[in-house]
Amino acid sequence: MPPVVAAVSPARQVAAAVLRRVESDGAYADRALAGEARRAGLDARDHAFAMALAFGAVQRRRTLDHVIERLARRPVGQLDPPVRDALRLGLLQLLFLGGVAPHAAVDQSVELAKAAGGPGYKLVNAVLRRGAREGPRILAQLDDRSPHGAALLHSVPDWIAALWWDALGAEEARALLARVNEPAETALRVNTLAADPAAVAAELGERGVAVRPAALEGIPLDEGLVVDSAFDVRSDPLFASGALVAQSRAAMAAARLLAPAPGARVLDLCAAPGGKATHLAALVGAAGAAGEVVAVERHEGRAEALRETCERLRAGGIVRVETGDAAQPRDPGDHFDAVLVDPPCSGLGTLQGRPDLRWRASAEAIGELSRLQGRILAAGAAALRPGGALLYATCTISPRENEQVVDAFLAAHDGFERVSTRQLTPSRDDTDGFFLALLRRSAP
Ligand SMILES: C[S@@+](CC[C@H](N)C(=O)[O-])C[C@H]1O[C@@H](n2cnc3c(N)ncnc32)[C@H](O)[C@@H]1O
Repeated sequence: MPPVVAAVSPARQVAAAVLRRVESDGAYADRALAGEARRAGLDARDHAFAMALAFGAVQRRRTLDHVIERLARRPVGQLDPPVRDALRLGLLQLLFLGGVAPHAAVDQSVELAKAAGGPGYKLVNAVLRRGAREGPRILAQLDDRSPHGAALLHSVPDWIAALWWDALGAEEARALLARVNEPAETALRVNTLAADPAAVAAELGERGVAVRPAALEGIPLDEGLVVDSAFDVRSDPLFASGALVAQSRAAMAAARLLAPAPGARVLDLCAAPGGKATHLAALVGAAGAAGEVVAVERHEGRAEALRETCERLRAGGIVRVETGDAAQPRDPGDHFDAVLVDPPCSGLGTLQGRPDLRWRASAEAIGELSRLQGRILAAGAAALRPGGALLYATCTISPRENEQVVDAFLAAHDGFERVSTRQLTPSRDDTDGFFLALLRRSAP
């Protein structure tokens, strides 16, 4: 972690520490932010600013580095990491974050570079002063009419822009690319096993947190809330008491589309960290009904964390966690009323909230993921009783992992029909980019 500098605001110090951990140690940005913000004791407002800085600098890295290289006239790879990070943070504030005075963006970045020692702060000072004047013109020269230009302007690898161009067409792909650098909506699910949505909304409102009921066209989200003010859910007492879960509206839509009845038996394949398993538990256990969710997770550590989450959310008596491979066939005599298949995926629908993911994901991984997804879908379908519903969900916008997996499954399996298919996107729906395909087993 960089040294603490009295002259630099706490939010900027946290952002610099997060950036260092992500860029130099390979940390996940969301986890690094949670740790650094807790250590610094940031309030909700500073937390939101630190997040905008750290996530923005990671997300917009490609565009920021393009501007840095034009102004510094040298490759970013030749800069010392603290100088590089101070430049990225400074230019982000100057060019992309509204509400930051240019002199503050420059001075605070210079102080961060000074604290790292050496003469690098002089370069930071010179580049940022020029950046304030010339940066907007450099950005205006970028042209997003081709996938490559859009990838540079919106700071994603070329392959992601090309994938979305093919999948969605140029206009929608551009809108989506512009959107993935905006902060994600904050949405909450009230855990109805422990609390009443109206009472939680009223309590938050009394504390000055601006919340409104969540909605998604055609899908009821009665337990959902959208937060319109700075709010750090993980440090809220309602989170600790199990009344609240941080969950996007898209993720809430999965359990709501599957819509198991109170008392139903549900199989959840690929279940950790358990957002959907605990939502399903709230639906099958509504009003004290004796429902059950069998939640299968391959990784022991994640399965253990899922068990703890279920306890915190008072779903321990409803969810039975199994550690195992969801792609393996299950006991042929054990049939479920509903099945959720939420397999590992490229995650490209969650780039807003997982800033480093675009730099970790790879086009090469998609073929292997789609094969695994197909196998897990087939295993889930085999466990469904006739008349039962199956929801195939991913948090990606990637036809080979979505439509093509479902099409191939239906082509190879008689006795299943497609009820609905929906691709949510951040640009169209203001929530994560989930793919949700609802199938029904029409015959044994
Ligand atoms: C998309 S996440 C699931 C999210 C979860 N359903 C939720 O709502 O919180 C995929 C999960 O599948 C697990 N996983 C990966 N391969 C698996 C397999 N073959 N069998 C079971 N779980 C697997 C991963 O460890 C990860 O926890």
